[in-house]
Amino acid sequence: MAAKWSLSGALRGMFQRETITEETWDDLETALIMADFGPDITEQLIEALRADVDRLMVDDPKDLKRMLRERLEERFAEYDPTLSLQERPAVILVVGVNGVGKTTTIGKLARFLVANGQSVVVGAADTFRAAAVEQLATWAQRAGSAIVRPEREGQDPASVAFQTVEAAKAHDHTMCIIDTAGRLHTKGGLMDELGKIKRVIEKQAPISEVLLVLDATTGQNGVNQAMAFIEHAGITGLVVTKLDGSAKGGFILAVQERTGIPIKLIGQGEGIDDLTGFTPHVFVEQLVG
Ligand SMILES: Nc1nc2c(ncn2[C@@H]2O[C@H](COP(=O)(O)OP(=O)(O)OP(=O)(O)O)[C@@H](O)[C@H]2O)c(=O)[nH]1
Repeated sequence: MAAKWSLSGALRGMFQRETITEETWDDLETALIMADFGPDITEQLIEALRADVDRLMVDDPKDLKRMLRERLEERFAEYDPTLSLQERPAVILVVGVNGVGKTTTIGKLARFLVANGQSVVVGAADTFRAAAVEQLATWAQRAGSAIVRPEREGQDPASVAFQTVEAAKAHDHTMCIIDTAGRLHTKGGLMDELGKIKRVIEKQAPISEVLLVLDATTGQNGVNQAMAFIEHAGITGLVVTKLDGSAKGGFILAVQERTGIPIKLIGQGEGIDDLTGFTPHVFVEQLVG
C-alpha cells in the first residue's frame, strides 16, 4: 500500500489521461500544494517541467511523471544525507521542541547503531522532567544501550551531557547520543542552555552531529517553531518524524531547501525499527509512485 504521504493518489487522475493538457498542470499544481511543497517550490517545479515538456516535445503524462521524479531527485541530491560519525566517541546532540519525537528517535537510532555493532551510551540531559528520563531509560533498555541519568531532578543539563561523554570515553562506547529539553516558553534560556551543553561537551570531544527533530504532521509551521534552533544551535542535520501520520511528503523537500540543512533520518512509526536513513532515490520513488 502506498504511504499516506505518497502523491500517487493525488496524481492518479492526471496519469489516466492520454495527453498532457492544461488540466494536467492544474492537477499537478494542486497535488504539490496539498503535499506541502509550498508555493515557491511548486511554481519552480511546474515551470521547469513545462520547459522540459516543451523542449522534448512530450505529450504523454507518463513521461511527465518520470520527469517529475528526475527533477525532484535532482533537487534532493543537492544535500548530503550521510550521518558523519567517524569520531570515537561520535557525539550526537538531539534537539527540537517538545513532543516532536526526540526521545523516540534516540531510542530508534541507538537500536540501529547497536544492531550495527556499535556500543552506545545515551545521556538524559532533559533533567527537568523525571518522566522524560524514565522514557529514555526504557528506550535505552530496549535498544541495548547504556544510559547516564541525572543524579537528581533539575541537575544542570550540561553536567549530565559532560558525564555522558565522560562515561563514553571511560567505557569505550563508540557512540554517545544526548537528549535535550525542548521547552519553548524560555526560548532564550533554552538556547543559552544548549550553548552551554555544547561548550561543555567540546571540552572533551568534538560534536559529530547536532540533529534537529521536526514533526512532519505540523509541516512548515513546525519549522517556524524550530527557527531558534536553526538560527542558534549549529544544526548539522534534520530528522523528520511522524511521516507515517502525515500527508505532507513535500514538506521533506521544502524543509531542506528552506533551512539549507540536509535531512539525515526519517521516522515512520512508533516502533523501535521505524527509523531509516534518507535516500532521495527511494524516497522519490515512493513519493511519486
Ligand atoms: N506515528 C509516529 N509517532 C511518533 C514517531 N516518532 C515519535 N512518535 C510519537 O510522538 C510522541 C512524542 O514522542 P517523544 O519521543 O516523547 O517526543 P520528545 O520530543 O522527546 O518529547 P519531549 O520529551 O516532551 O520533549 C510519542 O507518542 C511517540 O510515540 C513517528 O515517527 N511516527
